[in-house]
Amino acid sequence: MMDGLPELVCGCDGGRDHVPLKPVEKAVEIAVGMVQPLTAVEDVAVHKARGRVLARSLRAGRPMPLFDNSAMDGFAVAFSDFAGEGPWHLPVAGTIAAGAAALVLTAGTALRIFTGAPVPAGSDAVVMQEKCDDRGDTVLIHVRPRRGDNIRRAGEDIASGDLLVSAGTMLGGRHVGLLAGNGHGHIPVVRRPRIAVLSTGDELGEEGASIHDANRPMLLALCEGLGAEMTDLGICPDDMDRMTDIFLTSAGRFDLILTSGAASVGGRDFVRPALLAAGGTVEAWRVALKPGKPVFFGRIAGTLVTGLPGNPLSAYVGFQLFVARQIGAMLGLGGPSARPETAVAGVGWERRPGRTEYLPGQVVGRTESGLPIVEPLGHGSSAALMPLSLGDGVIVLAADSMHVARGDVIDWMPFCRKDLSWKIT
Ligand SMILES: Nc1nc2c(c(=O)[nH]1)N[C@H]1C(S)=C(S)[C@@H](COP(=O)(O)OP(=O)(O)OC[C@H]3O[C@@H](n4cnc5c(N)ncnc54)[C@H](O)[C@@H]3O)O[C@H]1N2
Ligand code: MOO
Repeated sequence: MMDGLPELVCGCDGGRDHVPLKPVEKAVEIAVGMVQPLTAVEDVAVHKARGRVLARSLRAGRPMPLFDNSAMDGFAVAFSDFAGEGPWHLPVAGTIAAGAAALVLTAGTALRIFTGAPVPAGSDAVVMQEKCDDRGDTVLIHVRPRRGDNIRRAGEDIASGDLLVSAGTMLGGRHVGLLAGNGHGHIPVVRRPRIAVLSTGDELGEEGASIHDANRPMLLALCEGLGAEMTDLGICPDDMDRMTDIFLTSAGRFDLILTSGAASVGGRDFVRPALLAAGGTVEAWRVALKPGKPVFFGRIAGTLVTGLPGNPLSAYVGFQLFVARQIGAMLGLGGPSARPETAVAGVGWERRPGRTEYLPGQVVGRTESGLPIVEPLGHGSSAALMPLSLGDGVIVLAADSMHVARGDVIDWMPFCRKDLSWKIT
């Protein structure tokens, strides 16, 4: 409770005697606006670059293909040898394999050629093997080729100097292939965000404690999934001095410190007070979000501090809405946030308006037009991760909505489930 503050009325369930809850969009704006994009660059081997953000635009050092080459296994021929009526019978003067030096085609002959091999000077078409009778020393060709058949011309995909990948691209395997294929062995990427994670609470522990620590492993895993370099600061007991010391010794060492728990209004909710005592600032606290209301955004000596609530589902939603976007902003990834997809409610229910709600849900069927029909899972506890774990995604409800009717079109953020194809690019 913040003594001395006048009663503020904000139309949400922030309660009496309290700072009003910020709308989710405003809170995202504040959280992301506090981020300074990382400027340090490091070189990595191209095969290690998936998930990293390219720091400088990279151009083609050479054309692709580098030389005229065959698109098929077959015979390199000269169009001028196909006068009159076919079939045409030509002696085979040799073989060119991929990686071999380019040969010269003598008029009136053919050269056996394999896919990717350099097209010999004097040849202007490759006839694919299936259209020939290969007789060893000679070849019988039934159909007159057209000039240029089955020849991949030098530079037809990429000219020397063409832009390959722009700065600021989060690299996928497809970019890695393109860059490696063009001879980029090492590439400049934005350094990884350095993030420290800690949990708070006397009740937490690994073995023998009354509550297993769910949030710290979950947040470490989520941040690592976005390419951050993680430091595990362990569990801080409910002790304001210990928490203040942690802020004092960690300030400036990380881009972001992520705490969970002790963010709300109880007597033991000491994380914000400790941050202030250590010389930090709190830019915003409490959001019209369910779950995740007590989240706060602060800073100390150039290190951002995002305080997530202790309830595990609240911590998860806070990570997705705020922390993932802060990490994106550190990496220089601009652009709009992920838009929810559309689904249809399979059941109806009443709700209390005031906070934007993120509710684990499952797909129970499809409408005739193919939209997923979804139903909420669990009983709305922000302490329970089971519905999230079982769910197919998260239902998103606007702060002012009072009920959902069966058949209503609703916002839906689907998770990636079993089918991984096309999900990792
Ligand atoms: N009087 C009020 N009480 C509460 C309010 C409020 O506005 N007024 N807000 C509620 C909301 S909403 C939330 S969310 C919780 C969050 O509070 P805290 O961030 O202070 O979290 P704690 O009290 O430390 O913990 C809450 C709950 O979560 C468990 N927990 C904490 N850390 C972990 C962890 N790492 N792994 C697993 N579980 C964890 C903890 O044991 C508690 O059960 O406050 C409401 N109260
Ligand atoms: O907002 Mo709390 O995060 O409802 O549980």
